[in-house]
Amino acid sequence: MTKKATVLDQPAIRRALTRIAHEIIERNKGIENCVLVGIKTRGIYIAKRLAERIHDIEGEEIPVGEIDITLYRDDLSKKTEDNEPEVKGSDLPVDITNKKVILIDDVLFTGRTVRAGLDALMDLGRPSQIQLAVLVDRGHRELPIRADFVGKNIPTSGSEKIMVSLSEVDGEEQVTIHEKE
Ligand SMILES: O=P(O)(O)OC[C@H]1O[C@H](OP(=O)(O)OP(=O)(O)O)[C@H](O)[C@@H]1O
Ligand SMILES: O=c1cc[nH]c(=O)[nH]1
Repeated sequence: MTKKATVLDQPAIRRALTRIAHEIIERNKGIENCVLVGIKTRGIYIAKRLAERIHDIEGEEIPVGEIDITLYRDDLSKKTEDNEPEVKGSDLPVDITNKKVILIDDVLFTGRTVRAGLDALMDLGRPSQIQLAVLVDRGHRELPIRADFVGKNIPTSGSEKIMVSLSEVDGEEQVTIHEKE
């Protein structure tokens, strides 16, 4: 995998997440009845950061949960019905029934991970609403799914890959675009 460019650096990621935190508060007229749910590794850390920002802005705690979705497919160019993303587990701090759930992931690509996340949330309760926040939307949707809050839209070709590095997981902070080989 050859690195082509850095599309977000540490200050840009910080600003994007601060903006999304403000947008979540504005859209929901505060954070009453809102719950953040991060998807597996990096979505969880983004959700935690957003909760911190929201606390700084509103002075109130917002519950943060997580769901773990595994992509069985190991080759994004060879997707079949048999290797759809599957939910491995979840850890939600509150009952999401009648709550506004903001689902959070690092990258939105085909939309299949989010679809699995929506299924998981529906199995766990009956949210009054589900919204979606992503750090990067790289296009190429295969399902009618769109994000309500986007850090940055990065148009990509099918042969490229977006890699999100966060300090909590990767020891560095950047979003890079790579050419798959
Ligand atoms: O819209 P989709 O086509 O479902 O792609 C988006 C998903 O792909 C990435 O996960 P990845 O499979 O790279 O796993 P990782 O984040 O754990 O590395 C990313 O974190 C999203 O969850
Ligand atoms: O480019 C991509 C596609 C899916 N998931 C990622 O993290 N990057």
